[in-house]
This record gives sequence, structure tokens and C-alpha cells, in this order.
Amino acid sequence: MKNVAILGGGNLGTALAQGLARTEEAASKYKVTVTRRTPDHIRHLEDKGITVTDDNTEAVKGADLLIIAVQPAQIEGLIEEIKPAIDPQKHIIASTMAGVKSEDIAKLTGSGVRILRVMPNTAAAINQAMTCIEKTPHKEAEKEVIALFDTLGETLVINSELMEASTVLGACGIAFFLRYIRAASQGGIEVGFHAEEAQLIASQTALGASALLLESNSHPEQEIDKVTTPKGCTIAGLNEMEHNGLSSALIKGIKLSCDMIENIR
Ligand SMILES: NC(=O)C1=CN([C@@H]2O[C@H](COP(=O)(O)OP(=O)(O)OC[C@H]3O[C@@H](n4cnc5c(N)ncnc54)[C@H](OP(=O)(O)O)[C@@H]3O)[C@@H](O)[C@H]2O)C=CC1
Ligand SMILES: O=C(O)[C@@H]1CCC=N1
Repeated sequence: MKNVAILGGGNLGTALAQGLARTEEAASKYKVTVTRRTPDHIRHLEDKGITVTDDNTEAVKGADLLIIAVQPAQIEGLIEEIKPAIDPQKHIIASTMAGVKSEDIAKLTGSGVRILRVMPNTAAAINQAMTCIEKTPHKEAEKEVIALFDTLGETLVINSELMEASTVLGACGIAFFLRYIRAASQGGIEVGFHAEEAQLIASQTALGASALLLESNSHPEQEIDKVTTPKGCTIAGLNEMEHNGLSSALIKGIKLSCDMIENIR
């Protein structure tokens, strides 16, 4: 069993812990502790065999792999607290923080600690995350981090300079796709469905569209061509959406999110 400490049991930290406790595969490999300053907010995790505490130092001492999931502005305080307990020979630090480079964390921990960035998303809670992992010279550490995040969904190792782009496309992406589903549901209600039915149809259709790409390895436009019957209703709706800037709005939103990460701290 590997001991994992998730430091910062907020939205993402909780999602990671839930995913690690949810499947037999993950639960048999990882013993998880989650910390936050107000642990009573996440006591429910204890029902799943997860240890919950406000003691970062003890959590670090008992762990091999440290996953940092505090907000970027909270990192200085956290590292100051745990620094005496960090053992460079033993610990691997995987940081989920948007916009915080591994070098920035190394300046706080002191050199010699194996640190790499990871960018999962909240679908980790149901083992459907997309996690981008920063390529690192510490190959053994990289292997261990990949193995852990493989239990939470898909993983992709990428160069450091793409970590911001991966944050927007993969992590913020959950919110972007969900907003599309909400809008589609609202449209569905306007054309006659009750809210729950509209949401089911929109969500399952989004899942089917993704699966078409993932399973057949095709391009979105190939699949779109199969739906757009000549003179039909799909192309009419699609063109109206594009006249109103659908693709452009998505691309602009992704670019703006990416630009603002530089100043996130
Ligand atoms: N939310 C997401 O979808 C994603 C988030 N991220 C990154 O993950 C990080 C967390 O984001 P998110 O979960 O949204 O934020 P949250 O604010 O929900 O979570 C941060 C948590 O850290 C805890 N915390 C703060 N200081 C300490 C400390 N010194 N010791 C222990 N726990 C502490 C806070 O709880 P308390 O106040 O009780 O201590 C809080 O619950 C960010 O850096 C973000 O960039 C990355 C990918 C996706
Ligand atoms: O919004 C944020 O800053 C964090 C990082 C990616 C998802 N949530």
C-alpha cells in the first residue's frame, strides 16, 4: 500500500480522495489521508475509509506521495508548515495548483525534493478524470504519479510549458462543457421537455458525442457530417449557433482563461 496525503481537502482534493476510495483497484493500492484546517466539513470521507485531519505535519510524515490541492495563494503557508517534515529521499510532491510552477514550489521547499505538476479535473470523483502530468527528469516519481492518476481516469504526460493550456482545456473544461449542457437543457425545456428529461437527454447525448470520438478516433467534423441531413434541422440550428459566435466564444474563453493563469497567485 502507498500512503497518499492530499493536502487541501476542498473541491478538487475531495474529488481525488473519493475517486481513490471508489474502486477496488485504487482502494487496494492507496491509503489516503486528506487535510484541511476545518476538517469537520469533510468528515463524510471517513465513511469511505479515508483519514481526515487538520494535522498537515503528521499527514506528511505518514505519506510517500503528497498531493497539494490548496489554492495557489495558500501555498506559502502550507509549505512553511510542512517543510520540517518533508524528506527528499522519501516524498514525491504532485501539485495540482493552477499557474504555480514546480520551480516556484522548489523555492519554498528547498532543493532536492521531487516535485511535478499534475492537472486533473473534478471527474476524478467518479474515476473519469483527464489528468495531464508534467514531464520530469525524475522518472521513478513520474511513474508513480502516472500509476496513481491512471486509477482516476485518463492520463497524458506533457511538457511543462503546456501545463497552463492543460489547466484550461481539461480542468476548467469541466465547467465549460457543463455550461453547454445546462444551456442545451434550457433549450430543451423551451421546446417541450420537463427539466429532468431535458437534462438526461442533453447529458447522455454529450456522453455519446464524446464516446464517438474516443472510441472511433474520428474528427468531430466527420461525426457532425453524419448528423447534418441536407436541408435538415441540424445544419439550420448549427449555422444559427455559429452566426451567434458559438465556436468563437469557446475559443476566446479558452484563450482568456489561459492568459489570466499567469497572474492567478
Ligand atoms: N476545482 C477544480 O476543478 C480544480 C482545481 N485545481 C487546483 O486545485 C487547488 C484547489 O482548488 P479547489 O479545490 O477548487 O479550491 P478549494 O478552495 O475548494 O480547496 C482548497 C482547500 O484547501 C484547504 N486549505 C487551505 N489552506 C490549507 C492548509 N494550510 N492546510 C490544509 N488545507 C488547507 C481549504 O480548506 P480549509 O479552509 O478548511 O483549510 C480548502 O478546502 C487550486 O490550486 C486549483 O488551482 C486544479 C484542477 C481542477
Ligand atoms: O478555476 C480555477 O482556477 C481552478 C483551476 C482549474 C479549475 N479550477
